[in-house]
Amino acid sequence: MTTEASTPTTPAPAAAEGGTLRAERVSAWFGTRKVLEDVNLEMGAGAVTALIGPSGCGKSTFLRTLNRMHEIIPGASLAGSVLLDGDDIYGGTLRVTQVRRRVGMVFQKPNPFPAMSIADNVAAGLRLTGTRATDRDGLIEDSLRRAGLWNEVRNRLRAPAGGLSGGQQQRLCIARSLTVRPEVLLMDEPCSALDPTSTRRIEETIGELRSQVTIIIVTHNMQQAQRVSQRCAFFLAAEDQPGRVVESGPTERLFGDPEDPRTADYVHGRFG
Ligand SMILES: Nc1ncnc2c1ncn2[C@@H]1O[C@H](COP(=O)(O)OP(=O)(O)OP(=O)(O)O)[C@@H](O)[C@H]1O
Repeated sequence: MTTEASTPTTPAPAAAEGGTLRAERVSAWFGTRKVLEDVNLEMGAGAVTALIGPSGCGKSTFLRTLNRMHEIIPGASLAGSVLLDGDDIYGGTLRVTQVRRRVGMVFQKPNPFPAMSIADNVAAGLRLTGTRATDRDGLIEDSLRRAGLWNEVRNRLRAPAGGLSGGQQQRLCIARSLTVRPEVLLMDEPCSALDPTSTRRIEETIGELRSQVTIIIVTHNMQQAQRVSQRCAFFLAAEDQPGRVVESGPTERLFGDPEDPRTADYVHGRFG
């Protein structure tokens, strides 16, 4: 007869809570101009994926295809599919509002409602996506804690958000996007308007959020890509050509032992 071993073992790490996005043959156009060609990329749960590459190669456009923001731009079109945990976000089974609730976005410039209170800014995340909350105050606190801002604002939740520093405003925007519990968070150069200290604080927040939400970040800062991401995709557009992914994989490999000489040149600052 066998008995179950009773020796305590190290608990397995909790499974990452985020969703997995997979882009399959994504191409994008503005009018007749093709700006992105045949992008295949898997962005897995529990990881931060950094999108890097020179200006104009299509990183932000690609990011916007991941939560159906690209189609908002007049004349913009798209081919290919984007699967969120296996469901095509363009396939008709998910409504646009569902996609944008499950795949949140934080922009380059912090964009809180400045005259609105800090608490109401966080709660605005619910209104923007039509989500109801039974414990509004609890949710506000939880979102601010997850964004690493609670301790700095707990005593002034009714004060206008416009009084916060730039870095705090950006963490407030992260809190706002977290209220609806997205599975994926898209970040388009979230630190480019911030000083180095605020930048570090956002990077810490990204590290803390990684196990809860899949993060995809566009950054021009190679040190930042190495600090915050586990996976990386290098985009490049040859002259008058659409942007493509030259190479993707673990960040350590892309920076330490890239397969393509163009990746090596870019990550070592030889162009771009
Ligand atoms: N709204 C738009 N209308 C027309 N063309 C656009 C629009 N937005 C971007 N483009 C063009 O699409 C191409 C890709 O732009 P995109 O902003 O995605 O690149 P990027 O790699 O994110 O650049 P950057 O690093 O400078 O932000 C560029 O040639 C750009 O000029």
